[in-house]
Amino acid sequence: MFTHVFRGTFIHSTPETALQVLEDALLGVDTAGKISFIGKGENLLELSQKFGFNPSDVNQLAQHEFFMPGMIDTHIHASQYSYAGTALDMPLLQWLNTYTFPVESHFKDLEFAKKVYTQVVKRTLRNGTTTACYFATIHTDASLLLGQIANDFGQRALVGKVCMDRNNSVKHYRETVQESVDETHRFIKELLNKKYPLVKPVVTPRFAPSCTEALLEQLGTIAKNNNLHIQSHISENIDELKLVKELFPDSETYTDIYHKFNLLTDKTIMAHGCHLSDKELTVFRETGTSLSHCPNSNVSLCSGILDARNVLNHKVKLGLGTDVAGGYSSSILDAVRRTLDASKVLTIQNPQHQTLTFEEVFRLATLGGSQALSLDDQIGNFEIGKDFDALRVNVAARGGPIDLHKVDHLTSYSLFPPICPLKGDDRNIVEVFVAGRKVVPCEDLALE
Ligand SMILES: O=c1[nH]c(=O)c2nc[nH]c2[nH]1
Ligand SMILES: [Zn+2]
Repeated sequence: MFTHVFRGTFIHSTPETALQVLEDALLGVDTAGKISFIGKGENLLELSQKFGFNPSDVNQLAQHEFFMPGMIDTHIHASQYSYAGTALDMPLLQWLNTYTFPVESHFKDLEFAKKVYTQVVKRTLRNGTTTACYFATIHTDASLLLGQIANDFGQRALVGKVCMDRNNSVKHYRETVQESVDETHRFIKELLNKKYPLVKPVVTPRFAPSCTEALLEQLGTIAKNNNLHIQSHISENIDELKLVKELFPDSETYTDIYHKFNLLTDKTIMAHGCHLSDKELTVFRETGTSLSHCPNSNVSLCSGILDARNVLNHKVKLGLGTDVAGGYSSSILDAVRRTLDASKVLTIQNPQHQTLTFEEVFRLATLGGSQALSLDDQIGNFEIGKDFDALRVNVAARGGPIDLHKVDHLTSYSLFPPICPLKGDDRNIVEVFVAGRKVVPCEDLALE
C-alpha cells in the first residue's frame, strides 16, 4: 500500500555524486513513510502492476517543479529564536553574557517557552528544515516541551537540555554538577518514555568553558551508557580558545578535552570548529565526530571562517547549521549561500584554495547533514528504504522571488537546481514531507 506515488524530477546527492538529477522518475512512498520504489516514468504501467498502485493515483509534478531531500539543520538554538536578527554587535563571550544567558533564563516560564518553541518549529519547517538538531536551555520541562512541539508538528528532531555549571553572568541561570546530571537523566528518561517516533534526546554540554571537568565526565558516561547523540561547540573564536587554555591547562588541545571525557563519538556533532588544527581534525575523523558549519553565525559574531574544504579533505563528516541566534537566519538555504560565500572569501585570500561547488554545498545541506547526525541510514537522499523527507520545490512559484528567463543554451534542469537555493526562498517550497507525512502546508502550521 502506498500513501503517495509521485512522477517528475527528483534531485538529490549520493556519496559518489554531489548532485544527481532523476528526470521523469516515479517514486512510491509506503504507509510507513518510506521510499518503496523508484523507477522511470516511461515504465508507469509495468511499475503499477509490479507494486500494485493505480496509475490514475499518480501525483504529477508541474513544469518547474522538482523534489529534493528535506534540509537538515545540524545546529540551532531553539530558545535563541526569540531574539534572532538582533544583538549581533559583540563577539562570542561578551554576546553570551550580555544577551544569550539572560534571554535563555526566561525559558523557565513554560508559557513563554511554548510560544517561542512553537514559532521556531513552524518557521523552520516552513523553511524546509525537515530535521533539526536543537539546543534548548537548562530547563528540563521546557526542553521536554520542545520535543513535544516538534513531534506534534511532525518535525524530526534531536533535542538537547543544555548543561552548564560555571562561567555564567546570570546567577539564576546556572546548575550544580549534581543538578545538571540529575536533570539530564530525567530529561532523557521522560523524553524516551514519550516514544515520539521522530524525536530523540541529545546529551548537550554547552561548551567546555561552561562546564567543569566533573560535569563533562558525567555527561560522557551518560551518553555512553545510553548510546546517545552528543552535541556541543568547539573552537569558534580566538578569545574562547584563550579561555579554554586557562581553564584546562593540562589539555594539549580543545579537542583533547572532549576526547578525554568520551564526548567524541560517531554520534557527536560539534558546532563551528573554525580554528581547529589539522591534528584535531584527524581526531575528529578517527572518532567519527562530525562538524556543523555555521557560516552566518561565524561572520555575524566575527568568529572566523571555517575552511570547509580542509574539513572534507580530512574526511570529517560535515553538515550545515543556522546557529540561530548567532546566525540571524533560520533558513538552511541561507546557510547554503553563506557556505559558498565563505568558501569564496577563502579563495580570494588564497587563490590556491579549492572553492566548494554549488553541488557540494547542496549535498552538505541534505546528505551531509544526515551523515553528520549519523542518521544517513534513515534520511538524506532518495534511496529505497529511507524515510521520505522531501521538499516539493516550484522554481516559478507564483509571488515567489524568481523570474525565469529563457536561456537557450542551458537545459531546464541544469539551470534550476542552482537557481533555487541561490535566489529562492520559502515561497518556492510548496510542500514539505517528513517520513511521508505532509507537514507543510498544513492548517495547523499557519504562521501567526
Ligand atoms: O554560537 C554560539 N552560540 C551559543 O549559544 C554558544 N554557547 C557556547 N558557545 C556558543 N556559540
Ligand atoms: Zn551554537
